[in-house]
Amino acid sequence: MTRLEELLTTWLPTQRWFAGKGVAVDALRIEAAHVVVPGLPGLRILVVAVTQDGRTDRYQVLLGLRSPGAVPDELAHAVIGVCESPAGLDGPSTVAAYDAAHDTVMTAHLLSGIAENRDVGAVRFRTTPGTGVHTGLRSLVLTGEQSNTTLVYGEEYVLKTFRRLWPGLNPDLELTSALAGAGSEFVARPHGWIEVDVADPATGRTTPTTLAMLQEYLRSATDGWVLAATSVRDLYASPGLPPGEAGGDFAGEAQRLGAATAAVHRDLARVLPTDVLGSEAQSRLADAMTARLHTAVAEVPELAPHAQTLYAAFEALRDSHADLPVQRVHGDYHLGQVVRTDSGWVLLDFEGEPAVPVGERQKLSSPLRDVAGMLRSFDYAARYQLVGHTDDAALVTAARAWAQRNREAFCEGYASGGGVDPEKHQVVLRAFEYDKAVYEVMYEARHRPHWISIPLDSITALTG
Ligand SMILES: Nc1ncnc2c1ncn2[C@@H]1O[C@H](COP(=O)(O)OP(=O)(O)O)[C@@H](O)[C@H]1O
Ligand SMILES: O=P(O)(O)O[C@H]1O[C@H](CO)[C@@H](O[C@H]2O[C@H](CO)[C@@H](O)[C@H](O)[C@H]2O)[C@H](O)[C@H]1O
Repeated sequence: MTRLEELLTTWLPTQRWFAGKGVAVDALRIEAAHVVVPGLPGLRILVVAVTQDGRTDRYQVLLGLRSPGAVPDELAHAVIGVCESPAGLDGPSTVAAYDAAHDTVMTAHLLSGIAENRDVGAVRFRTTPGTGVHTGLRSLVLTGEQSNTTLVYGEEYVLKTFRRLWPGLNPDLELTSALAGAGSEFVARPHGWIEVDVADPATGRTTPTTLAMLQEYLRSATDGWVLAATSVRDLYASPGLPPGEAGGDFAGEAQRLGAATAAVHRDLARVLPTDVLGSEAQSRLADAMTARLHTAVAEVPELAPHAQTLYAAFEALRDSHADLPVQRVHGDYHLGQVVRTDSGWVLLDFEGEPAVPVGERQKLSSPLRDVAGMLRSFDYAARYQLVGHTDDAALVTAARAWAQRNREAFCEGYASGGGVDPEKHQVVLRAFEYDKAVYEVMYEARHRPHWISIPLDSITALTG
């Protein structure tokens, strides 16, 4: 009879949020199966350890269990398979296992657990102090290019369930709570979280680990990426016009986004630790960028012709002795992480790079790293509609002009909003932009190979 582990070995690599795509799964172990709803239909929160190519990553699976033949049609698409019943379950010898994120009956328990500050076995559901949580709302899974899985409850809350688990407090919860506590108008209010203790292989200790975060749902939100892409499309449809004169100019929004980013950085620096990077620490930063480039060149040989210029930019950072002010930052900043609401820009997803251990992501960094991330995103927005049309000189010129105009507007907004003037820190900014582009090359190679030309073409343009 099929075991659940076998089903998961086939199913996990097909999920958008699975980080180890394209690499064979050597072993899969269910480290913990927390019973949230006993019986059938039932809900387990699984912590699954997946070993690939010598390294082990952990994932969260919200596992629904129903009697085979009792799976409603609307859940058919979420079925993982039929397997032997897990230990401790009274009833049939086999069960249908499915992704419970899609089961509104099961997800209702997650919301009510948070509202009632419940402890269910080892799983702790918590309401953010000072807020209340309404229950009885139906959830819907957001579809999109996500690293995690987000549920929207009614029009009130989003519950972000973290898929790749790293032991520790998730920076998304940590920073969003800190900013909300500081009175920032640029984040969605946190309402609660779910956590469980997970053993940390690095320290041998168990650590409270965030499984999910509940936040205010921003009804009027439009994704920054969608807005920017619409502006680019308008420009492409207006041959010969400069971006400022084509309909849908984005520069005003880019300027306001720069100002919002500076305000968030200011608040983070006010309520969380800050420091200044001395030359040794700066040298380690350059080492880390160089090491990442090394890995990327081995994985994507098309990077090799540009490697010398990229290495030189990281060396320039090492030699700059800039006494870099550092603080907590967003860490994976791009247009898909910001939404425009009717009252202005709101920043989301302070998780940092999901593939990096939490301890690393909590390290202080230069706010210019976020600035570089957003500048790279303007470049992406300008280029992605060119994929397959890079021989159209007029479109390529328009793309460049759009990215340049919005880059300048964002930097101007950032500086006038109280941040440093990014244009006055070229060496540092360039190193961060190159480092992000290198990261993107690896990200696209692993997740969206049809888009790898976007960061590769930018690197070609940036390095001349
Ligand atoms: N509080 C919110 N209100 C409205 N939409 C949201 C909210 N949080 C997230 N979203 C939507 O969900 C998308 C993915 O959320 P995000 O936190 O970036 O997840 P991931 O880490 O998986 O990328 C966002 O781009 C946004 O469109
Ligand atoms: O939002 P996530 O935390 O999942 O971030 C990851 O995925 C992003 C893509 O969805 C990726 O961003 C890259 O593509 C964006 C367009 O889709 C572009 O705006 C960004 O500039 C580019 O980096 C991000 O790097 C990755 O960590």
